[in-house]
Amino acid sequence: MEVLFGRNKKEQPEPVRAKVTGKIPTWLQGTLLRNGPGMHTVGETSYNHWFDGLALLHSFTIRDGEVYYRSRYLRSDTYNANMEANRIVVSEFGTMAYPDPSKNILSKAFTYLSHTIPDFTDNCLINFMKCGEDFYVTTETNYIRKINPQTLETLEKVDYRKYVGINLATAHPHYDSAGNVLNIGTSIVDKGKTKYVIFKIPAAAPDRMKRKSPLQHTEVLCSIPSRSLLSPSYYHSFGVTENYIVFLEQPFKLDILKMATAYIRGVSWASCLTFHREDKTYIHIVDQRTGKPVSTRFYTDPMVVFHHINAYEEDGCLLFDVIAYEDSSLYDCFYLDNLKQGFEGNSRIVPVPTLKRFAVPLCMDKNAEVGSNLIKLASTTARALKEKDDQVYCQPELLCEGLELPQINYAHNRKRYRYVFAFEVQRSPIPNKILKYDILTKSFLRWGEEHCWPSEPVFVPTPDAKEEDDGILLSAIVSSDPQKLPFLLILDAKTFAELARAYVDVDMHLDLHGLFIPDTDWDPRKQAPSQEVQDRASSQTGQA
Ligand SMILES: CC1=C(/C=C/C(C)=C/C=C/C(C)=C/C=O)C(C)(C)CCC1
Ligand SMILES: [Fe+2]
Repeated sequence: MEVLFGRNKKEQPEPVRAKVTGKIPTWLQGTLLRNGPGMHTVGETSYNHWFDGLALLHSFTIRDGEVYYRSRYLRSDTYNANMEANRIVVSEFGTMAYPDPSKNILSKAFTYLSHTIPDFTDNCLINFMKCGEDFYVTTETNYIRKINPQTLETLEKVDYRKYVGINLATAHPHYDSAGNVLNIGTSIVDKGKTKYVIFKIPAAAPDRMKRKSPLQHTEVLCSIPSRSLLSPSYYHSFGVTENYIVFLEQPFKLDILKMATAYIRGVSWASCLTFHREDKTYIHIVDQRTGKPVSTRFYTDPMVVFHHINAYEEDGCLLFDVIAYEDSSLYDCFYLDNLKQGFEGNSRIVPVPTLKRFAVPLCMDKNAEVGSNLIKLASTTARALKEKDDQVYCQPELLCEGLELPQINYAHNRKRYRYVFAFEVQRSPIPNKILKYDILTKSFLRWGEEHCWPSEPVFVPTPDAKEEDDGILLSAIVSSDPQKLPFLLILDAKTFAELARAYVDVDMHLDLHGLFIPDTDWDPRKQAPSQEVQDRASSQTGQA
């Protein structure tokens, strides 16, 4: 547990050349960026939850069969304030922190008043976002941080609120074929009009010559009022099809009143999240062409979804695949005390993730009888049952169980697709495996090795890809055996044959999400690493 989750990781800002075994395909040239928590203790203070840890970015640059690794802590305002104070002074998901612990209750109450609309953290530890030519790291607050994807250095802090009225946003934006970013956020402070806001950031600012950021051209596509003004739903991702957006208003909710008093009560933001098992999950479908939500009220049973996998349209229906849980207990598993217990053999029951396919009709047959199934597709057993008052109850098809951190060939996002690449979730706390799930044949391919803890597998297509799985998978593997170095694993995505490993003698952390940037996407002036850097890296490997 200490090695994997607890101990602070050492950053490696200078590139290190990896020891490659096997053969890296020559077409594979680019950089895999990954993000996740790397530090859970500052001075004498420790975070409570794994999602609280300070963001540690790492990258694998693959060039001409060689791999160069680096890692750097995000120099967020949060990181800098913590380092300066030598203790945790900024609140995170599972840890409430106080800038001045010597304050008495009255002055705490006073500070609380100025925290009613709290200034959230900019510790962007979850994912990356490409926005025009720029790269950002993301979390779920109103802040993103621009980074240099080559050196992993921290650049400007960006407050979404300057461009769109939101206090929270997902760390999982989508991209359309033109590279425009689509995302969704929650507005909780607009005079009690709590709403979800779907917004678009253009790939390039129209007035690019003036060197303006595309963020300045952010447009609101649609706003959906929250069903409850004081408790909007929590969500971690959403789905997009060619013409629509899928947003689940799930019964896992943020209690705004609890949030407003959390600081004075000394409890974390996480404690303001509640799963309401008596509630339903509402399915919102927004037409991107008109910016209007589809008027039919679709709903399903209570569930908690963190990751949408894909969504697409087929014969007048919209299908979407998600990884669903029966409740919100997944987030409890990630308290560091619980992770520790898991490793001492007292494993709490790990909730089962289930891949569910939902189908909703895009045109309602007004004459359909109450009780009839509106889905006539041969490809799915998912049903949408018409009820009175224009409501439709959606019953999903259960595809499989036991996978998380799903990835697809993103060229098939919004389209009919067949393969899910993911991380296998087992009930016992032994290292998990990487999976390929074939939705058509319902079969699996697996990769796993003793003591090896894989990260989310990222798919990179071959340049001349014809089939959906023509490509490779990249996964950073951390070892719980101190004798074994961490490595980048390169698998053939079609067969799961191992093509290569790139071992690095560094203190690698377990992470969350990543992004592969092919060299063809770089501005040639920013190509990395330079010959000089490569020389420096090789002399370092020589010393190691
Ligand atoms: C700081 C903060 C939040 C942070 C949430 C985080 C950091 C969630 C991470 C989720 C992950 C990593 C899920 C993986 O499946 C909230 C609750 C939005 C509310 C306000 C303040
Ligand atoms: Fe995620």
